[in-house]
Amino acid sequence: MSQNELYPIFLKVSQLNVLIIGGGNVALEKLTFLLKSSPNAQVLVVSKDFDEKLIELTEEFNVSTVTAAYSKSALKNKQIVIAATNNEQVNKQIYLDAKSENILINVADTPKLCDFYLGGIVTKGNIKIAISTNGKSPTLAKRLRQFFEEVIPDNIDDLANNLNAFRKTIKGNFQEKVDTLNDLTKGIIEKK
Ligand SMILES: C[C@@]1(CC(=O)O)C2=NC(=C\c3[nH]c(c(CCC(=O)O)c3CC(=O)O)Cc3[nH]c(c(CC(=O)O)c3CCC(=O)O)/C=C3\N/C(=C\2)[C@@H](CCC(=O)O)[C@]3(C)CC(=O)O)/[C@H]1CCC(=O)O
Ligand SMILES: NC(=O)c1ccc[n+]([C@@H]2O[C@H](COP(=O)([O-])OP(=O)(O)OC[C@H]3O[C@@H](n4cnc5c(N)ncnc54)[C@H](O)[C@@H]3O)[C@@H](O)[C@H]2O)c1
Repeated sequence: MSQNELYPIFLKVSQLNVLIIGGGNVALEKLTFLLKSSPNAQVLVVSKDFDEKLIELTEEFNVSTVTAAYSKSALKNKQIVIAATNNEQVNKQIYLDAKSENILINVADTPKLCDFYLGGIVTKGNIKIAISTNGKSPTLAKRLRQFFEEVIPDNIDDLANNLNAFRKTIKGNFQEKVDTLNDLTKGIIEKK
């Protein structure tokens, strides 16, 4: 069985500069899911023109837009770039420019031109689960996301908050705290 070797990290996109190039369907999908997970993400969208729904989204969130064709200067001060134009040559150029500047790049829907993939994301309060199929099937990533959204109870966040509060009340050194917390929560994974 081949293994997914991607390493997931949870980025504070409210304190990073994200650039999306393109203002069509694909840009809309990527921006929708980025903002669903991270409503305070700092995003700039540069495109020759914009889908009406994308404009609505930018007005609702902290997203700026610039109407322009892509040029390398758009990469200035950006840490993460998503290329979503309908021009393969332009997407390839964005990829090469981003690599030359050491900026993380995702050419939407084009695995071979991605440093990272966007995933299916489930958020329940403080709890977040990110799902990747290693690029094998975005449809499956979506279905798994919907499945976990359904089966994970909304009040899982209460458990996280209660454990956080309880941790502060436990006396002892680090190892004693770890032991107490593990003891308390072992029922979660014990088979009945
Ligand atoms: C998870 C999600 C996140 C997001 O977009 O934020 C996401 N794609 C989503 C939906 C989706 N995208 C597409 C369909 C149509 C059905 C289909 O073709 O399967 C559907 C399903 C639908 O819309 O129903 C088209 C598509 N996408 C990619 C390819 C190329 C290829 O597969 O080779 C093609 C074919 C293009 C073509 O035909 O040319 C590639 C990628 N899409 C990824 C992410 C990365 C892999 C994630 C992973 O590891 O699983 C990766 C590799 C790169 C990237 O873009 O980051 C989001 C679901 C969000 C949610 O619902 O929660
Ligand atoms: N729509 C889909 O569901 C889908 C699925 C799989 C793959 N794709 C592919 O993904 C790409 C994007 O698709 P889409 O549906 O978003 O296209 P689209 O036509 O809706 O949007 C393309 C956007 O790119 C912008 N653009 C074009 N050239 C530009 C440039 N030089 N600088 C800045 N912006 C530029 C356009 O102004 C437009 O806003 C296409 O290559 C398409 O074949 C689309």
